[in-house]
Amino acid sequence: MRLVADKLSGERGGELIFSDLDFVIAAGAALLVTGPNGAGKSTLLRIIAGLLAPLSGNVRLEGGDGFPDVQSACHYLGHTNAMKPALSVRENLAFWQAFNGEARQDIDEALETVGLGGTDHLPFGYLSTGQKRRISIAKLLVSYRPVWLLDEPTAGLDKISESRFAGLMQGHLGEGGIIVAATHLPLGLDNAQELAMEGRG
Ligand SMILES: Nc1ncnc2c1ncn2[C@@H]1O[C@H](COP(=O)(O)OP(=O)(O)OP(=O)(O)O)[C@@H](O)[C@H]1O
Repeated sequence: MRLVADKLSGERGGELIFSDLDFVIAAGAALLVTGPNGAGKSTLLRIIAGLLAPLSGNVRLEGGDGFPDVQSACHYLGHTNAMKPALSVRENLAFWQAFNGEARQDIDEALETVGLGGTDHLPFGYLSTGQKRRISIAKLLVSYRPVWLLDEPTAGLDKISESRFAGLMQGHLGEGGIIVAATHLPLGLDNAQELAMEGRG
């Protein structure tokens, strides 16, 4: 399996944000997307996820057996957590597990993995910023998807959670998964490639 971008260009509001990006990410590899605010890191992730159309070029998954396209193969962890604040942690994760399919860890196991066992009954909106992020990380664990698209995944995480998440990412790569992460912070991934987006100054 590999994720391939060919001459990918992106725009927002009619303005060109980046052009002619090429990359190839092999199974088991990570690409760190870096660059200043507004450089287009989130825009790139949203295009890969199929949430925005590219202006030109394309991104495709080759050899993603069982996953016909990038969109169905990826977990997208955006800036916002995509959880309903009034629903419990369990209800939110159950929704995402049913929506994404390919059930993997059960909800209690995923909560233990992110160090939040026993919070399942709490409304998501009661949790702290870092706890909310950790529940969103649990979403990556309750369904299997080979490509993880992560937008500032460690924002708000404490040190222990940061290194626990680094371990989860290494585990995903070790199983042949792919990670594309937009980040201003080191993520603790060895041997990640970097795509430095320049921005417009
Ligand atoms: N919906 C939109 N309409 C118009 N312009 C937008 C829209 N969303 C983002 N932009 C612009 O697109 C550019 C790229 O934004 P993007 O969020 O991709 O940057 P980023 O590299 O992720 O930044 P940050 O490091 O601040 O998260 C910015 O100039 C932003 O103002």
